[in-house]
Amino acid sequence: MANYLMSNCLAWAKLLIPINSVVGVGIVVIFGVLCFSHKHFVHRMKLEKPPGPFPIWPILGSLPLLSKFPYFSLYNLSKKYGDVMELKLGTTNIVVISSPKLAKEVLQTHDLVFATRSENVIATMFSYGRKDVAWAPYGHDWRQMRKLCTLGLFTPKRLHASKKVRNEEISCMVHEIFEHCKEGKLVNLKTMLINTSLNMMTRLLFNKKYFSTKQFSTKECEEFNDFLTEELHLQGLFNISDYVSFLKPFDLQGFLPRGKKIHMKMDRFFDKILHDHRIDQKENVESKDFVDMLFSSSRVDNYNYTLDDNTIKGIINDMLIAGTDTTSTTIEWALVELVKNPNIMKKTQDELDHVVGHDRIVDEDDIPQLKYLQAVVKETFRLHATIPLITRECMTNCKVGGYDILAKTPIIVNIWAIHRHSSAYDDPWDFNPERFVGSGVDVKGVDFELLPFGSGRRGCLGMPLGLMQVQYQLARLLHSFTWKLPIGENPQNMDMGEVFGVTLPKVIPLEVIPIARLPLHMYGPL
Ligand code: HEM
Repeated sequence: MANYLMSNCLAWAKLLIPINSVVGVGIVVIFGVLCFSHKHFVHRMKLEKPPGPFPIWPILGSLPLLSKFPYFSLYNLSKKYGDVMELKLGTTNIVVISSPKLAKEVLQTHDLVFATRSENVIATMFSYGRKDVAWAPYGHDWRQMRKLCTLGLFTPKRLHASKKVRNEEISCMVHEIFEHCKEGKLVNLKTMLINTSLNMMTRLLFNKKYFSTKQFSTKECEEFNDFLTEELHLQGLFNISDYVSFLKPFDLQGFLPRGKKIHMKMDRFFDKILHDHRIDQKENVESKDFVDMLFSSSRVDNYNYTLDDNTIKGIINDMLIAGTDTTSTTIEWALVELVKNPNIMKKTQDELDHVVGHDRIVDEDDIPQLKYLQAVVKETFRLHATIPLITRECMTNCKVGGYDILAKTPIIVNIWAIHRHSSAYDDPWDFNPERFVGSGVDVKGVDFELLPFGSGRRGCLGMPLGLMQVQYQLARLLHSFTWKLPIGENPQNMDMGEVFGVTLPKVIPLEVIPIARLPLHMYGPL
């Protein structure tokens, strides 16, 4: 039909051009557009699109169906429409995946097709126009950056070299907690865990420590903490401009001025780090930090790819954002569950006592023997998915679950829903580490019922470090202390509310009383 119309169109053009070329060309263009739209319409009609709610609201589509906990709203919608569904959010059609089987199709079978991410106004600003790793479009530059980051931070050799830093920072935290413990004081674990993660990362990235576990040591630290917190908050907010494209220039929620203010501060902070590294170029390879390594790569052009300052700043920002809140949030949730389930805490500590004993502190090399601790960490990742929604974009037309997904469609893999899917878990709302004891299911992206780090070529870049940090910090905290709520507080009544952002932290930070378990000389000071 479309071909027939097109040939007619050409015939008409031949007739019209001699009469009046301007009018003729106009008619041909209109006819051409009609033919194209017709062809496009017929093509779309033939497609088998995933089911989903009818978008009843003008402009907003199905946006009003999402609550302030979008992972939960999408989970409920998937019960009605299925494990692959399409929603019109604003003017954008998005596809949502909610089962292990379909996650495997997207992240493994079609790994390459879904290896890019959609643009997002705030992330684009903080990533210097998607010049970083996490938001870069799939392609050569993104591959080179991933390679550089892996070589600089995450190879087994690099991880081994940075073990001392992790050890020192955790020992500082344990010592600080012990000070509270001697006075019988409550500990706000969230602040301590975040500051410990930040110190570890800043030492690895640019060899500088900013925080004590108690307070900010300088005005610079305070500012650093403020802009990181605000960036995390802004990146997690729901921005209507990302879904209704024609509203973008109006920035209805006023996020842009807020973002710009923070981004300027952050940029000044990063400029200073780059400046300090430029004037202090280290000769000795051993003493080089990650920023030194990025500088060397920017000069040598080792990878047929050159790094400019904005790319280096974007990468540092990624590592700070992706590598700190993720680990501290997960450890906090693990402790919340263990305080609620003292028998599970005791079983984890019994294993630690058996493998490590009380005459030495835990070492990272002990982790492979601590099978029950690993099960506790897996169950925490399952029930409290650190990043509940993974966002990608389809690069070419493809089929998922038998349905057609068009190129450029944003896709959300609802990890939170997958971790509760009936095909994989009985009693999914219970915290039960036993389900992973001897199960062989791992978090590394090959078992699609447990995907805390995502999967495939776009999966979490920092997984080796993130996983080690969560397991090791938890092991140290449980080996060193037993954790209890203040007298009179019932663990079963603990508030379990979450805040949706980039990660899913507890609304009310955990405050607990530590009780020492080891001989006193094992608590430092360093
Ligand atoms: C508990 C710890 C962590 C969790 C649960 C976590 C989880 C995730 C998830 C779910 C993704 C998206 C994956 C996908 O699209 O399939 C991701 C991406 C990423 N993560 Fe992590 N992460 C953690 C720690 C870290 C650490 C320590 C770093 C670095 C220091 C890091 C750096 C990144 C980066 C750079 C990306 C983007 C990768 C890309 O787009 O190519 N993460 N992470």
